[in-house]
Amino acid sequence: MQRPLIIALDLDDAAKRRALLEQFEGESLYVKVGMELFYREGRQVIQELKEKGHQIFLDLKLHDIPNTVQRTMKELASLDIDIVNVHAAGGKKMMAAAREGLEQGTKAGFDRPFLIAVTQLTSTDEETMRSDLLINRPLSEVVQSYASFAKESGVDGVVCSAKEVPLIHDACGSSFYTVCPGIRRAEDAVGDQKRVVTPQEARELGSWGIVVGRSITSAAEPFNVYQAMKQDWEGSR
Ligand SMILES: O=c1ccn([C@@H]2O[C@H](COP(=O)(O)O)[C@@H](O)[C@H]2O)c(=O)[nH]1
Repeated sequence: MQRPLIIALDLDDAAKRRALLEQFEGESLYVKVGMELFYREGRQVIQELKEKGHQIFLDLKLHDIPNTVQRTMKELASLDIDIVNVHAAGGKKMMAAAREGLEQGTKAGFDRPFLIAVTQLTSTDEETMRSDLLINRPLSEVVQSYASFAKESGVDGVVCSAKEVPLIHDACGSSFYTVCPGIRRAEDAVGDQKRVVTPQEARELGSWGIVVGRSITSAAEPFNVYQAMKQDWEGSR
């Protein structure tokens, strides 16, 4: 599969979401359904997006006791989604339970959605780790260790900053998926993101996929920005 540029559909309402996607008519996209969209529009939005031919990363970042995560993943597996995720901070038993739930819920003859784990949010930096999370280890070391724990637990890949992809490949191998938000062009506002790179840097660092929200969704001409970022992301490969 072509390494995807995944558009985060973080928009205020269904009308704005549909208006944005109309500008991409005829394009088969990879889209991210995050908490705000799923909690507002529910399971129907998955069906609507699939009928338009889009692939879906359902970004609900589950983090709960293993039993609850297993049962929830079993439910989510009945949706027609391609990627789903948990927080690695939930621990190895929770991640293994997520995988088990997905396997239990995937119908015979269908592909199990990929399971990925968030290492450290891209809005986190070393200072936040120390002061808010009370983690006194280098961020890159924590991300690399969480990626190893995810792999040991049967998870297919991680959400991380592209900055950490080489370290993750060292620990987990280059076929372990790395899905990277925190993507900006040089001219874009960074906002709440802390570990940020351009699409070209993400490619050069070896990311499997990138997630782009506001740079596209808040642009005056979203389709043009998407095309430009996709070109930087794909380069000449
Ligand atoms: O570590 C993480 C995990 C998830 N996200 C999500 O990606 C998008 C990024 O949006 P931008 O507007 O491009 O900043 C957003 O939906 C986040 O929930 C992340 O940013 N970092």
